[in-house]
Amino acid sequence: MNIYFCGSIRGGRQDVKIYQKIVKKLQTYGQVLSHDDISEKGEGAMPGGDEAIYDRDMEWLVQCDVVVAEVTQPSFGVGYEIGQAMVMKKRILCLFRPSSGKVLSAMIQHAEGKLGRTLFQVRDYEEEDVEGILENYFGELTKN
Ligand SMILES: O=c1[nH]c(=O)n([C@H]2C[C@H](O)[C@@H](COP(=O)(O)O)O2)cc1CO
Repeated sequence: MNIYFCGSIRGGRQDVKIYQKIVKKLQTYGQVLSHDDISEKGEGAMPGGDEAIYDRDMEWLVQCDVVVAEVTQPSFGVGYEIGQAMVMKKRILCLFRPSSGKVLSAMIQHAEGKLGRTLFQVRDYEEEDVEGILENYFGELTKN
């Protein structure tokens, strides 16, 4: 299974430790298509710059079976990737931490009701529960 992971980069890297925890767990379910651990500026040193990043990520989205997005820290890039993945009819799991004090965008929160839970789910979580949430999600997925 190919899993595309989305997490904020230029939107702010304060949750990077949680992203690493999620990616580590996702690697037990398949190949995780994601950028390497990078700074808030993004992959500045990547040959081809931002265009190459865009092309690679869109290709990874096409190739993936599931998209997992950590959406607590708002990010234009993550929102864009989720929108593109919706158009591609990918299965999408969004993970949000209410304890951050943030309020999730209505455009993400309510996509579930529009697309149905098979294709789109938003799960509220606390950091210590994230592995269990992924176990449930991928357990259900492999049953279908
Ligand atoms: O350097 C990068 N590499 C990269 O893969 N991305 C993609 C993957 C992330 O899920 C998303 C983050 O977007 P943003 O940088 O707007 O927070 O965009 C984004 C950047 C920088 O915008």
